[in-house]
Amino acid sequence: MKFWKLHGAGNDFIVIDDRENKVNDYSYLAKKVCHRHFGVGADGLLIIKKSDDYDCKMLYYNCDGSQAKMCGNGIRCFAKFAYENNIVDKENFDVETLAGTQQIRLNILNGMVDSVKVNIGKPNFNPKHIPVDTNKEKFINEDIIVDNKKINISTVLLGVPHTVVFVDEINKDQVLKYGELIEKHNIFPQNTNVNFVKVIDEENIVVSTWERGCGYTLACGTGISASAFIANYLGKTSNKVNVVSEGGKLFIEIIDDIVYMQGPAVKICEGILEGI
Ligand SMILES: N[C@@H](CCC[C@H](N)C(=O)O)C(=O)O
Repeated sequence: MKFWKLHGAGNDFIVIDDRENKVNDYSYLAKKVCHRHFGVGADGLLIIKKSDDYDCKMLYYNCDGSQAKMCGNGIRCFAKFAYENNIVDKENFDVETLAGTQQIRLNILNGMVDSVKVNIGKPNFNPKHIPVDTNKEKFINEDIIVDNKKINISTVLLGVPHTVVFVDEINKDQVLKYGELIEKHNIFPQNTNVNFVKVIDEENIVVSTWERGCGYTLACGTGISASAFIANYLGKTSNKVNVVSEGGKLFIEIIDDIVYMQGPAVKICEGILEGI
């Protein structure tokens, strides 16, 4: 089976076209091909499927084999693969995901997809939907205890669950240690992605993410979007924010509570997966 490997701000993916339903276990395939030593190596696997109602459908699996409903950096790479392989022939199209329909707008340069803008919808504050185990109506600006330390967090659902921790400085050791502890804290029955956010000024933030299902990644698209949304919601930033992560930059705009994410999609290589 043919594959492409791409990255979006350093968050890397294997993309396959399985509209003919040839693969029967995507979880197994994700673990196998995403392995950094025994596979191609990636943070996740993206699969193109046929959609009854939209231009195409995206499925996503983390490198540990768990399925997630949405992937922000992934959908930009997915859109580049779909357009450059003539699976869709439009510059604006709709992708069905398990988190709802995502509207894609491609920026084309010399016939190739250079960057992609995605309407990833409105963040959902409802703890039952995120889910967060609490009686509160929202879980914003709340203290939790992690390893005997009080940590202030805010959590929303933006396709997948995202928790934001504002910090004075980004410290990778802290992201690795507290990221995993917060991810698996018992108030999160389905775990959470964890974003450590430094606000530089009204229009610039830095985000470092610990991801559910893959650990530390160089960037997380839905995480960066949720971070920009919460920073704006709490009055720390404006509705247009440049976001820097270790692997690259994204631009986030919030209009009427809808989050628009814009960023790169870069092809690394292509090849054939044997024995699939
Ligand atoms: N890297 C992604 C998010 C992927 C899903 C996440 N790890 C989860 O399991 O919730 C992004 O760019 O949004």
